[in-house]
Amino acid sequence: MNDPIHVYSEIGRLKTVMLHRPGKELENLAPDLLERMLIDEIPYLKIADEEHDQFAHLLEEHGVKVLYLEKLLADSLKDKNVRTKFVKQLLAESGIVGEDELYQELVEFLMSLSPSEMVAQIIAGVRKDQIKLQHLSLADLAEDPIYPFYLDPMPNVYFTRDQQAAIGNGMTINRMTCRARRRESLFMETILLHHPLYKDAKIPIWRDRYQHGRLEGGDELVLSQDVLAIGISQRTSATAITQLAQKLFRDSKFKTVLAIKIPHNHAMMHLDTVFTMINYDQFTVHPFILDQDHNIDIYVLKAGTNGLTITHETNLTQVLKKYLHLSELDLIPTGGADPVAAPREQWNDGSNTLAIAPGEVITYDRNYVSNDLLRQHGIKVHEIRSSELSRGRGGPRCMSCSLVREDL
Ligand SMILES: NC(=O)NCCC[C@H](N)C(=O)O
Repeated sequence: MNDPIHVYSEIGRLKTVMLHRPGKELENLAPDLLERMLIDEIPYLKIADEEHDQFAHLLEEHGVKVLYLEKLLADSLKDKNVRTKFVKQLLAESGIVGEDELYQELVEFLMSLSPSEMVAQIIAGVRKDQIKLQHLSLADLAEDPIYPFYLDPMPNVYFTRDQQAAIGNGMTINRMTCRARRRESLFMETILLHHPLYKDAKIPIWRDRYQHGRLEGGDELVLSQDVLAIGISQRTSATAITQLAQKLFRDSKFKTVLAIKIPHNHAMMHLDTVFTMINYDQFTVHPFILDQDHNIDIYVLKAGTNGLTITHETNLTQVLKKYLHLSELDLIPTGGADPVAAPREQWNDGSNTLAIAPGEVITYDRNYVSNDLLRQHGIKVHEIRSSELSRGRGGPRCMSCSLVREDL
């Protein structure tokens, strides 16, 4: 198990995780930007960082090696040629193309910084008043003169679950759905190509960020060494799931993909906002994703002789029992299925647990109804403070990218 990427379950003891400690990008938010930036409120950075540090320390206390995305990226950008190429691609993906004065000044400004300052600056965004131009462009003069940024902030980077995902010994580097997040996956692509820990490790890329079809890590759940669950959601398309399944069935030992269709809305943007695995036979589930008869659309993908076979199923309990070979199953409803507590706690990521070992999870303290229920079901629950982090609409699983887990 010396692979730098090794994830064959959602619940095997977590050994290595990648986080991002929120930075100035959270202070570069203004009310007018929030909807486009996919953030519902402006977190108070000082407290968000205290909460995030508590999360990281808790992980470390439980033997998890915590790597920071920003450090891995800065260490990947030590070579000046790599840095130049990265900056140019980032500018192109930010819509700044051509060789005009703005482009030149931004390249010069970013290249004048150390790699770690540059990474922090790019995530924070570059404000117009940081760049002095001799001549304002037509866009600056006429289009949106009061818009404050040349490079938009990236306030969602702390949800490191989504830009990429580890599956087995490989990764998906995701083509993300919304413009506000699309540049984020360039970071992991750069890390895998240039970081000393990863560049020679021949890590399979199951799907890269240039393929057609949208995929985000919050929808990618590794249920066992040969079964994945993937949300068909606001953020992940059926096309991407099909391509990923084909690739995995061809080149890995994964044999089954359970494509679970969830509602398309901001509160439930990914499968892990409504469903997480917490033990061999225990899961959290937001009761509102099931219909009156407790059904949900599940498409079971398997390799067939002439391509994929697709079977439609609707009973979540039966499907999980069948494909995970379980005799019993415990679906624990978020907020105890109470008509008010369930949606309130799901909104604050009460369904979004991070398993650090079978039956042992990290959750937000504010979801006390769900946390009490988890304990009643025998789960060991570690709570972290959550006043500010939760304002970004993601919980402990969303805020962590599992890179290595012990096998079950
Ligand atoms: N896996 C997750 O559910 N991640 C949460 C992402 C929240 C972020 N504000 C977003 O809308 O993308």
